[in-house]
Amino acid sequence: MSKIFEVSNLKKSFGGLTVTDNVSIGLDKGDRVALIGPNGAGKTTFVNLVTGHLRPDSGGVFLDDENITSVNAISRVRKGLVRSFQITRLFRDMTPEEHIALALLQVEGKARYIFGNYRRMSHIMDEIYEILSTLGLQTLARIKVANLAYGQQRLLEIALALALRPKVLLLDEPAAGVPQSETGRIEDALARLPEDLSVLMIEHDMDLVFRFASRVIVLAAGAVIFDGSPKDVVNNARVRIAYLGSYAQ
Ligand SMILES: Nc1ncnc2c1ncn2[C@@H]1O[C@H](COP(=O)(O)OP(=O)(O)OP(=O)(O)O)[C@@H](O)[C@H]1O
Repeated sequence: MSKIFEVSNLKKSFGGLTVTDNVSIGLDKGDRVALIGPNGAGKTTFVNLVTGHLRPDSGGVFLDDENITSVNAISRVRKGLVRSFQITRLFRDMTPEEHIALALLQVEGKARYIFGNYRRMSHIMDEIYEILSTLGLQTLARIKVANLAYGQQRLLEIALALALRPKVLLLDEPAAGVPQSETGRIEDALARLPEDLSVLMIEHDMDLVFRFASRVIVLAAGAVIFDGSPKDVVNNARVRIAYLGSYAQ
């Protein structure tokens, strides 16, 4: 079976510095993969190449067998390659229900119905509450974002990404900045993501990585130095040297 998502021999240099060094990875439907690496390993650059915010020097990005290397960032989202939103894009005076409604209506080309009318559209209401329940936000549906805890706002970012009906979801550090007391909620929510959705998560919190991912890819100095099971990653000598340090002991 072909991969739902694949990057092949991706290369990117800034001046003389190679930041993405011949990276090839693939995801099957339903895969739960974590991308890790030390600071400066090239994770952000890799994500920008994948989302279409940066052009590679060479190599390709493929979604569901289509070569999308030259496709712009917005069209990649429409095709199903979606990155979780950033909190800075949330509207503080709007509720989670309104955020998801707006995203769903936009996907359907019906954004003009946002001003209250969407509540009469049963398929939209059903999908809003299905998505909010997945993220454990259903009881907060009508509370303004300004009154949500930080971790709840981060969950809303993921909910918004789901509203764009992704095939492949890129999660950029979903637990970053979230207090320890709230990370359990993030973990529970990630465990409830749709089974057939493929997820690539970039994350520094190794506990979350090991609980979430069935596969771990390690990037160091722009190159993939490991692609395998979480069990094997801690025993891999190159990874220990490049990244894990004391965690592996
Ligand atoms: N636009 C740019 N021009 C020049 N160098 C860049 C540019 N973007 C990134 N770099 C360099 O590329 C390297 C990788 O950066 P990148 O931000 O992709 O790493 P990262 O793994 O995301 O790091 P971190 O986890 O610290 O955010 C760094 O040395 C960085 O200074």
